[in-house]
Amino acid sequence: MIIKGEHKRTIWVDKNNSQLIQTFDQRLFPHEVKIVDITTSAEAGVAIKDMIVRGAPLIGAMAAYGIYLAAVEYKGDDVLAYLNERKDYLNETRPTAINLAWALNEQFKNIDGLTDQSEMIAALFKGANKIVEDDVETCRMIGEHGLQIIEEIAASKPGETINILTHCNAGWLACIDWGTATSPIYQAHQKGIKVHVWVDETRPRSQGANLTSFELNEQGVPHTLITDNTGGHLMQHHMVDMVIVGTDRTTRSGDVANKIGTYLKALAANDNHVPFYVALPSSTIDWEINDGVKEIPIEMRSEDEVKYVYGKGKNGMESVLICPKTTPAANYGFDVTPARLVTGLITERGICEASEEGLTNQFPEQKR
Ligand SMILES: CSC[C@@H](O)[C@@H](O)C(=O)COP(=O)(O)O
Repeated sequence: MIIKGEHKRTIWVDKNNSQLIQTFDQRLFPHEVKIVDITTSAEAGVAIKDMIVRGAPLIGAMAAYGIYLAAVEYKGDDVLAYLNERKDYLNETRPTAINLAWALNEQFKNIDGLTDQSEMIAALFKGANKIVEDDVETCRMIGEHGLQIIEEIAASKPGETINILTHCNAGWLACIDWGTATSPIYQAHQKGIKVHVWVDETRPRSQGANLTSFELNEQGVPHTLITDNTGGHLMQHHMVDMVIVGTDRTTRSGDVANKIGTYLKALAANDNHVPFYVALPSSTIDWEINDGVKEIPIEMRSEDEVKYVYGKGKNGMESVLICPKTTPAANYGFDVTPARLVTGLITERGICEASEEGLTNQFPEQKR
């Protein structure tokens, strides 16, 4: 996708140094485009934990490079023990997005049976690059399938603009390129279909305001930023044709964990008969669990993210306190939308019902 006229991805290997991984500091968008160097597994972990990178697929890619860098940095004689320790460390950086554990497991499959450290390094490097390349193609395919839904809506109201609401950032900044929820939107826009996006600001970290608005702006897609509580009102007034969001973990039964506030959007969509779609790569499906509300771990983050608003002031990036300093705050990072509220799941293989039957028909290799 585009930043300042140039095609970019969110993570890449330096052309002259295969041990230098680079990414953007997403905490600074849209005010500053700053590149961050990642050269150790610890730096990869900090990048995920501190949300320099965020979004389920990108977190997975960073973890994949993190375990590769762990193999590079190790100087002792039990590299596998060290990799297992770094795997646990990386796995604990953020609990909800399953792509993190998925990417690390993929990487361990790549070194299965290897004992030589240099062979492991080569296999992990290749494996991380593959995760990145596959994600680009997966997101492109999600866009192709999701485009059909937008085209159907466009056919039902010829010449009119299609209004799409999204929550958080499930755009290319959350992935490697294209995004999940935004990929159908970008493909529709490129095809000349008139789309307009309602962008939920997404308190407390403002991923909608900071990142989705930034992306759509760079891409030239018409959009309007709204507060998180506006969606229900817009839906009641027929100002939303569809909702598309991403997900951090989707259960075998089709329950969907996504950024806090997604569930309320799904309830409002259901009440107003607005289709509610979730776009995801298959790496986001947790085939081991069924009941999302009971079984998906929900990240709790710092109270300060709720109590302070972070943005660009006269003196650069600053935080402003918006409540009494002693007021306690609770900061749940994600919520779970039950499958019954999801109109359909858009994956790289097509559109399916949010149910075990729907998912296992699309991914027959996962049938029990
Ligand atoms: C394609 S990304 C899907 C999700 O990761 C996205 O919607 C989201 O909730 C991101 O949360 P974040 O806390 O910014 O990592």
